[in-house]
Amino acid sequence: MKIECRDLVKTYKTVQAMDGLTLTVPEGQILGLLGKNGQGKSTLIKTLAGVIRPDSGTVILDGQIPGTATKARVSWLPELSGLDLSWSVRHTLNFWQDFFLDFNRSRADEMLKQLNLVPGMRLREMSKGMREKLQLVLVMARDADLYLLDEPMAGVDPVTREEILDTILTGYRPGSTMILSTHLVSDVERILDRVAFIDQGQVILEEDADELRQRTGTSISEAFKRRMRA
Ligand SMILES: Nc1ncnc2c1ncn2[C@@H]1O[C@H](COP(=O)(O)OP(=O)(O)OP(=O)(O)O)[C@@H](O)[C@H]1O
Repeated sequence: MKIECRDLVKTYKTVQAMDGLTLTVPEGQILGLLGKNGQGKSTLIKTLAGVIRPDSGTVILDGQIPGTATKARVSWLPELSGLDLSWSVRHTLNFWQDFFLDFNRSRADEMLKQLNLVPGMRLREMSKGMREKLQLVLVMARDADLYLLDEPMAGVDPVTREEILDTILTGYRPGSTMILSTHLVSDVERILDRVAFIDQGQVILEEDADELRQRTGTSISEAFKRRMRA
């Protein structure tokens, strides 16, 4: 799915979460949406998911504005708080399978194994890292055209982060588009095709990941730090 955002503005009372944000993401790319805390990453992701509307500006997803038709092709999960903690992993997957026609159960089961998640375990017995993993399975196991992962590794240890990244890579459907928002730049940079730096509600840099590394002669993480300090 191709993403075209132009001049997006979103204001919450006095806070301007998006302030003329413009971004184009070609189909079939993994884009890292990189920014410090509070710079508008989640606001952009919710806009693409079609759950909030910008005050002004346009979003076009494969020629359509976000709505019922695009929602069916976009896989997104904000947080697990909407799920019943008394449910087991298996029951949660069953629910997701009933709800989303494109849910690929065999891929979900493979991802569970890869992440060492036990189907009989209840959500309330799970650690934060385990819940992050389950969330990832729910998002990635759909046969969607756009995957939106908002801070998929927040609050998990470095080993679990690596497991999550490997699962993203093996679960990624070639041809689909993915946006992965994070401030943990060094952890994710190996899987990114493109990067967008977001700061104060604007995209201040958008580039192919390898080109950025070549142009700056450094890692994306280092280029990000330099740019944010400047
Ligand atoms: N529902 C809301 N009501 C009021 N202000 C909000 C709301 N949602 C976000 N904001 C504000 O908008 C700004 C951007 O928030 P957003 O969640 O998009 O940032 P973010 O880059 O995703 O941050 P983080 O990495 O901390 O999740 C912040 O200043 C935040 O406080």
